[in-house]
Amino acid sequence: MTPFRPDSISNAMNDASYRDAIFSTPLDRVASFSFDEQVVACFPDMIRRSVPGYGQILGMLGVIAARHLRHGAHVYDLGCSLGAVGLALAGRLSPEAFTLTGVDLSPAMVERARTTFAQECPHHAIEVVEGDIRHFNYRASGMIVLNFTLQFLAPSDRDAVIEKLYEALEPGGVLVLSEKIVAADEEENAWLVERYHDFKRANGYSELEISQKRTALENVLIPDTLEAHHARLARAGFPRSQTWFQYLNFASLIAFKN
Ligand SMILES: C[S@@+](CC[C@H](N)C(=O)[O-])C[C@H]1O[C@@H](n2cnc3c(N)ncnc32)[C@H](O)[C@@H]1O
Ligand SMILES: O=C(O)C(=O)C[C@]1(C(=O)O)C=C[C@@H](O)C=C1
Repeated sequence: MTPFRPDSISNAMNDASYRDAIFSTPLDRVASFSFDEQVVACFPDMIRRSVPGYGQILGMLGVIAARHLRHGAHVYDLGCSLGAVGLALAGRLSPEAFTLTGVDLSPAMVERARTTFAQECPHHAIEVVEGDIRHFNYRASGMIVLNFTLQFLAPSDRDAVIEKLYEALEPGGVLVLSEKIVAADEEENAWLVERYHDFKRANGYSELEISQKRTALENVLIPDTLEAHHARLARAGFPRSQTWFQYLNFASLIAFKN
């Protein structure tokens, strides 16, 4: 089995990735952020430098799957982008241990994810489907992962999606939800956002890049509080959920179905 090296999981993709310089020059009008060809080309670099703990979360997803997934069960990776979650699971679990469907709305992401899986883990039963997770027909599954995806849905669509996922999970199944979050307390939130911007500076982003990206994400990425996430999971039927990871204003939750 591969040694546990959380930060190296998406190396296969990073090798083929350009450095993110999308917001490095002044733009007359900052368009809303979208997962287009330009973002796809630099996505592994962008997400690693923009999401605190991204590599750690991916590494732990394999460990969580090894512990919670019934042998041979199905897994969904919703908003799979370039397939990092599938790669993380394939790095820890044998091809017999699970099947996986990645779903993403962006054709450019789907195309590259398919190529990556074919090259990196040809023996694992992993498919990538272009589709909208709000209207997808889910089959029974043992684990569902939303790694920084729910935050991009309109808040009014979020309850219905989580309810559908609760229904799709088998008894004993788990849902893992990673999200950018907002703190209800204004001062606490301000500190988290300021340190998050420091984190981006430390990762080589300029003031211009930070501010233009912030504008591009306005009304596109709408974060909830941790309390709102746990309340939504409870409303959908999950008897128990807990926050298992937090690094600044980024967190990951796990919800258990009895
Ligand atoms: C931040 S990225 C996810 C990163 C990825 N899960 C990972 O761990 O590397 C969000 C993804 O969600 C996808 N997405 C957004 N809305 C969607 C929807 N309604 N249905 C399917 N995919 C969606 C975007 O195309 C994008 O690829
Ligand atoms: O750059 C930011 O401010 C982010 O919120 C990071 C974030 C995310 O959380 O999904 C935003 C867009 C890209 O998908 C990559 C990372």
